[in-house]
Amino acid sequence: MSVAASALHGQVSQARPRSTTAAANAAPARVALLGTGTVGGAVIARLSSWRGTALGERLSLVHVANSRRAAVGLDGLAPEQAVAILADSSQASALSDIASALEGDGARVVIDATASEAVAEQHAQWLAQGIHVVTACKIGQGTSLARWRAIREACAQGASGYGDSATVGAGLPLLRSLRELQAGGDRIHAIAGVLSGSLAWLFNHYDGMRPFSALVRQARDAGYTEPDPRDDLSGEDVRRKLLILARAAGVALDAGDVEVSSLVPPELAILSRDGVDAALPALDAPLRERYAEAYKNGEKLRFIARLERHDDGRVSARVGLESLPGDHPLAGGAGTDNKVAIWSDRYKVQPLVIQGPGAGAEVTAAGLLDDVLRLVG
Ligand SMILES: NC(=O)C1=CN([C@@H]2O[C@H](COP(=O)(O)OP(=O)(O)OC[C@H]3O[C@@H](n4cnc5c(N)ncnc54)[C@H](O)[C@@H]3O)[C@@H](O)[C@H]2O)C=CC1
Ligand SMILES: N[C@@H](CC=O)C(=O)O
Repeated sequence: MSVAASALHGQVSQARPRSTTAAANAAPARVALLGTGTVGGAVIARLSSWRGTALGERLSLVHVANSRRAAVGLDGLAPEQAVAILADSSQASALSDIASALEGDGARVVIDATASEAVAEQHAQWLAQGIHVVTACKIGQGTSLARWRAIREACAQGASGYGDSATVGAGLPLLRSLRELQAGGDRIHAIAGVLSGSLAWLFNHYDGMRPFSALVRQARDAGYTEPDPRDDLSGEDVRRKLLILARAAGVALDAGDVEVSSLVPPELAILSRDGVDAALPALDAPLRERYAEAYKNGEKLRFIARLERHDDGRVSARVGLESLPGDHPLAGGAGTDNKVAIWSDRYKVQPLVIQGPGAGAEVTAAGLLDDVLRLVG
């Protein structure tokens, strides 16, 4: 395991105050929004609700794109018209166009509301150019350690900030709490909890009677799952979140250091995305069995992530389905609640516990825009 107890503490978002010229101070921040699906759509709705308010004055939406098209308005697109303008646009979506669309007075921000590897690959380049990146996508910080390091180095190089609150807990104050504890001198000892909003919702609703696959479809239609729900069911989304938390806690784990127990049977894992919906019933029998066993013992199924720093310096990290006593602190919660316990120097015996909705378009969009406002000052 490549665990370095190196100086990984501290917030990634180390933005320099926006430009020092009077003109730039008066100018609204220029924002490019990538992704207009569940989360991106809610960002647009929130920006629309701010029109004519002091918050709305601080941001100018100059670029909106999905995977196919882009719309640019150098003087700012009216958020409430952005979706229609994008639908009519003949401009192809190209990541190489974004830096020039952001040129002008004011801070520059890219909001990543995609699940795209290609977009995540660009984060470091934008940051190195002084463009802040605010992301709901975990691929930037939650996959390889090399990419995570590149993002941190690019923040330092460009004096730019990386807003990552929405990547874990959909904006719950999880990363912020970890960073503040360390800024106050604490070392993080362990983290355990429910980090998936969709899996929380599934196991809060599953009663062993309705097919699990029907609930998965419902969670997907409600906007809680990843675009491909196998990313949730396989534990991959939770692995990414645990890696982001671990790295923020000063533990330089690589993806392979996390032991992951997937819920996805091999016959579902091998399918192309188009075939997934029809094959979801492959989940039903194994989960009915797990549920029946837990029920017999008076226990509840919960998908748990655990990170532990042992006294001898070893670190263990794992994610998977656990059967917990009904009154276990991590078995509580409702809806999409994430529930995360953090042990540190000051919370040695009783952990700090943070709980709240961990998926959903509105909370995630709010978390993204909170980060944007924090970064642009
Ligand atoms: N749904 C939720 O509750 C939460 C989602 N997230 C994250 O938010 C991200 C987006 O999730 P959803 O909105 O649910 O997905 P979605 O599938 O509804 O939307 C994704 C959007 O990204 C666009 N896109 C893909 N490649 C692009 C590219 N190269 N350039 C521009 N746009 C591109 C798609 O066209 C689409 O508009 C994911 O990374 C997810 O992990 C994070 C927290 C909560
Ligand atoms: N699919 C994710 C969405 C938020 O990150 C989840 O279920 O938690």
